[in-house]
Amino acid sequence: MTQDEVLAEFRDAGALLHGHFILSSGLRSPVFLQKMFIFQDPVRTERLCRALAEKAEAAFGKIDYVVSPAVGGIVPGYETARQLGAKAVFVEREDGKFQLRRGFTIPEDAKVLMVEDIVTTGLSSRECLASIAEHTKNVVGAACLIDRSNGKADLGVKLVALCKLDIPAYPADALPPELAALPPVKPGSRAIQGVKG
Ligand SMILES: O=P(O)(O)OC[C@H]1O[C@H](OP(=O)(O)OP(=O)(O)O)[C@H](O)[C@@H]1O
Ligand SMILES: O=C(O)c1cc(=O)[nH]c(=O)[nH]1
Ligand SMILES: [Mg+2]
Repeated sequence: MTQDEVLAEFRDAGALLHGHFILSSGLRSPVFLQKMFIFQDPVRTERLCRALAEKAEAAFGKIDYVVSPAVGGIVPGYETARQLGAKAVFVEREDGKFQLRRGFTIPEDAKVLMVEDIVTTGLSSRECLASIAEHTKNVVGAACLIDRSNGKADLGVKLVALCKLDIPAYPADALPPELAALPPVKPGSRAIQGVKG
């Protein structure tokens, strides 16, 4: 799948939004990829995750377990795992920290891939990887549908992205005037101090 084909899936799903968005990292951006508009369509999700699974397997070899950060990572983690013939588990926040809950375990000898939906600063991915590291050292790498940092985010492991984009993101006190003129909205689930979600 080419970068243009991936972007066309987001465009066709109405998932490529323009406005003033408060991102999970607290940064502000004029563009937001509403991945849930992708994930509400199982056929579209399957197409994207099949391509991601192929790319991840080519980079990392056989994968036994996929671990994803809730909420956004759950659906692509599951579908990518299905394509890989792997198991899918997820970490979710408890007191703000990602934890493996619900009795999920990761076998010691399992080769683990971390699957994220979107990478912006890599913060959620790094937090997810830190949580996985409490259970296993056997992480082969990471994969995501879209890397908005265009390869700049450092996860500490190799990241395979189905599509790399260079989308601007600004600190709240350094907004360009056209962005500052729009009312900000915060679509994600991470709690940000001083911001109503
Ligand atoms: O690379 P980062 O700067 O961490 O940004 C990307 C993260 O932001 C979104 O999650 P969010 O915390 O908004 O919650 P969600 O998964 O529930 O949508 C997205 O799902 C990634 O996990
Ligand atoms: O950085 C984020 O929070 C983020 C960006 C984006 O485009 N989509 C998303 O779901 N989260
Ligand atoms: Mg997320």
